[in-house]
Amino acid sequence: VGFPVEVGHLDLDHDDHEYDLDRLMVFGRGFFDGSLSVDPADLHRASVDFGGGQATPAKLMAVLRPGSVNDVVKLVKAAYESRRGFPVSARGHGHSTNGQARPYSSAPGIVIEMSNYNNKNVMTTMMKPPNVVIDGGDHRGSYVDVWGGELWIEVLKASMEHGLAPKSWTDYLYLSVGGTLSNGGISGQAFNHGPQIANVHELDVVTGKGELLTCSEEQNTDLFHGVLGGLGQFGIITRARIALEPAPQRVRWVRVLYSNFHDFTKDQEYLISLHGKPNSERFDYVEGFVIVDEGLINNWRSSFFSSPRNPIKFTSFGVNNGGVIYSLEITRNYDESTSHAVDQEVEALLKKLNYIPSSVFTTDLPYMDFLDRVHKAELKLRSKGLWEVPHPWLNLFVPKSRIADFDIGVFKGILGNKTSGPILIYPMNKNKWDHRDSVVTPDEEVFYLVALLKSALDSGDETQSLEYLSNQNRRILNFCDEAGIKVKQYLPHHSTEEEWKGHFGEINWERFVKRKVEYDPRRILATGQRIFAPQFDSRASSSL
Ligand SMILES: Cc1cc2nc3c(=O)[nH]c(=O)nc-3n(C[C@H](O)[C@H](O)[C@H](O)COP(=O)(O)OP(=O)(O)OC[C@H]3O[C@@H](n4cnc5c(N)ncnc54)[C@H](O)[C@@H]3O)c2cc1C
Repeated sequence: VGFPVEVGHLDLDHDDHEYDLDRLMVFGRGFFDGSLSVDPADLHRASVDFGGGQATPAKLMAVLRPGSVNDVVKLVKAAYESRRGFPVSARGHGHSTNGQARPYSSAPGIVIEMSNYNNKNVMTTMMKPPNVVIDGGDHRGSYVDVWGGELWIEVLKASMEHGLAPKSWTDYLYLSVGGTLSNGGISGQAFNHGPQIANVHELDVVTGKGELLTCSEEQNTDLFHGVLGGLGQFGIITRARIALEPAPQRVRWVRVLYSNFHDFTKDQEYLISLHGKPNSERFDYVEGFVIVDEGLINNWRSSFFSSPRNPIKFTSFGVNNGGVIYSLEITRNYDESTSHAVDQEVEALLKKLNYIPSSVFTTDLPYMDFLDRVHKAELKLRSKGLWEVPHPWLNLFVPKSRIADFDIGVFKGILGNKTSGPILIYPMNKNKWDHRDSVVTPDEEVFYLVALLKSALDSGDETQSLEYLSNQNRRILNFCDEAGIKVKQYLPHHSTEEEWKGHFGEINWERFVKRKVEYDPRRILATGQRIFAPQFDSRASSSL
């Protein structure tokens, strides 16, 4: 075949894919430490995601399972330097819901499968386990160095062996570090510790030019902040250094209910205003759920009420059928040395809240079990065939000043007493988000995450169908638009340049484009986000 020895000379001719593939395969076999697969089963797996809504298969040439950081460098460099170019998408655990981790281009692309979770036997040297460093010697304390495709559950397990744990979480741990850091990574700890992207000391990143750069607050600072929340646009994260704290042993988990939205949000806002106080004077985690549908009071996103034999009824809290209730979920972490004081401290904080008095539910469990709570629900749903269904999710950041309008218009309006999955709602403090990062949040000091975590079912009930639920999402976005509620999508999904510009706002968009030109000038990375068409694409946009 006469394949080139220099990676940069690998050139693909998209008019003759077979030839391209041959060259890649030969090239790959001799060149990559890992493996390059064209097995249809691998291509299929790499082109679908948790959203499950993609109608057409992705145009894929191959899937690379890297055996080393160098493999990532070599492939991106090949794509960058080849005459025609081809798109490359890092795929973490494929838990996006709109095809973000697969290439979107007129030219066939390659997916780099960063997580080895499903392929432990295939992976080789790159998969160094998370390396925990206890008290790194500078002001940053303990940290863990992890491969970008590592799942958070593995990061937790490795850290816990040393009595340590990351500070900021997502509710679900079977997500990759690179995947959540490309978005933000939020859960009930974000009000206090900020999102996961605020708890990273350093990254190794392979840019769209195939350069491997270390970046942090001290070096390559613009790249560091660009990649955090950067939707995979500026580079592939191959290593992240994540801050650790001493791991608590146990969690006191409390849930209280509200029928009044104002009381509910007032209490949530009060609780997040306690950020930075000593542990004894605040909760460690603050989240909430909206329950518009009685059946969902035992929702899968929170394994809290696990007894189906003892269902909890709306009516027992004075809420009539058709009403909406709100559930505040809070936790206190503790260990042996602080256990004696937990009851009293939790009681003192609860006294300041205005929930329905008879609605206090308390449970107590090990820290690991609390953090891994959604996985239990996943296993249950899987056993009923309800996990691998389409998920038309909508995640919004809603400014605090308009959350009551959102309640009236959406929870009590558009949803019409019927939902098809849990609805999360919790506030966060903007000052815990670094404005230099790429992620965008509303222009208010406090904003809410509202997550409508829908599952579409083929049950014959039209209101559960993918089409109906996707349409409902559009109605919600239109409602916000018409009501002037300036929401930002979290895990954003937009299809046109105009929409993306609107998402970022003028100044942030300019910065985002500038970073793209600098770090991925041929626009080969993460094309599935549909922000920039690759340079070689017939749809190529003119924004760069
Ligand atoms: C059940 C479930 C629960 C969730 N809970 C939460 C939650 O509580 N909080 C929260 O914040 N989010 C949550 N999410 C959303 C989740 O954080 C994002 O979808 C995240 O992107 C998923 O990670 P992943 O590894 O599957 O990423 P993928 O879907 O594989 O990739 C996402 C994007 O990141 C890019 N990417 C992947 N790896 C890298 C890398 N190493 N370097 C650069 N770019 C990369 C991809 O190209 C793609 O554009 C949840 C999702 C699911 C399905």
